[in-house]
Amino acid sequence: MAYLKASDISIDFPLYHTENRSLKKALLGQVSSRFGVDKKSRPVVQALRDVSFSLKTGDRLGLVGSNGSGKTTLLRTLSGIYQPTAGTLSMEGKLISLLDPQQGMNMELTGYENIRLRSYYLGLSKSESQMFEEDVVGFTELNEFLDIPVRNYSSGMIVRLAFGMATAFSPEILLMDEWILAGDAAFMAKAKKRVEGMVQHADILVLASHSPSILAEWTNRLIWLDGGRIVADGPAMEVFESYLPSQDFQQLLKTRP
Ligand SMILES: Nc1ncnc2c1ncn2[C@@H]1O[C@H](COP(=O)(O)OP(=O)(O)OP(=O)(O)O)[C@@H](O)[C@H]1O
Repeated sequence: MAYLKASDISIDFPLYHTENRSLKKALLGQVSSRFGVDKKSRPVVQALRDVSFSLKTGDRLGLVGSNGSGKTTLLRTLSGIYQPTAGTLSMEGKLISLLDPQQGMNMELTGYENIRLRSYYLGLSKSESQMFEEDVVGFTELNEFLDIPVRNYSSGMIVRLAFGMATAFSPEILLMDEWILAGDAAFMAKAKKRVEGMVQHADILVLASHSPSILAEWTNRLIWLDGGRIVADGPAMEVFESYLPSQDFQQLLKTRP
């Protein structure tokens, strides 16, 4: 059974080049400032503050909030890229993160070479590698483009390949940032089917996005972040009702499948 538990997570980013006393004073003197100081009195941005939640098998969590509210920082913390400044994170289950389309991809190699390289890193047997390649090739529909270096791909084509490789094996915990939305409509329909397949296998999804319609479709729970803190956590439509301007919420209700 997969689970993920964040307890009072805080993340501070050190601010370099703020030795200038008046700048430091200006940053720290603002009301409701995100700026603070660490234990050694060095200026920091307080990217996340006391974030706590737990997820269990079947939970599809969306992260909403304005620019700079902490969504990407939270995803990166859950994926292990950032170490919390305070608090603890515990989880059980194989985790895959789709946070950066070029993550783990060699831009100088062709699509096929990248697929084979990934098989190698995953430690797959010969028959598993073959199945992996067939699955990714079929999913991406990149056809002859798989024979040319990835640096010649469009951003949507890179998304197809990255998403195809990362989701060929069902992870138990899947973390996604909204770059996945760079795909075209036909790709989105396929990607959604693939994610739904994974979630149906009782996995955990965490998705950060600015798109209410995508979140309403893909998630069943929302966390609303503001200034690095959780301001609401609950069923997706309930949180949307408080988060969205009422006109946008009414529109979302109308367009829901
Ligand atoms: N590497 C970093 N160094 C310093 N500060 C950072 C770093 N990454 C993020 N921050 C700060 O942390 C805060 C949260 O940023 P984050 O990127 O997590 O927000 P977000 O909700 O994903 O925003 P957006 O919707 O614009 O993508 C911001 O104030 C940002 O300036």
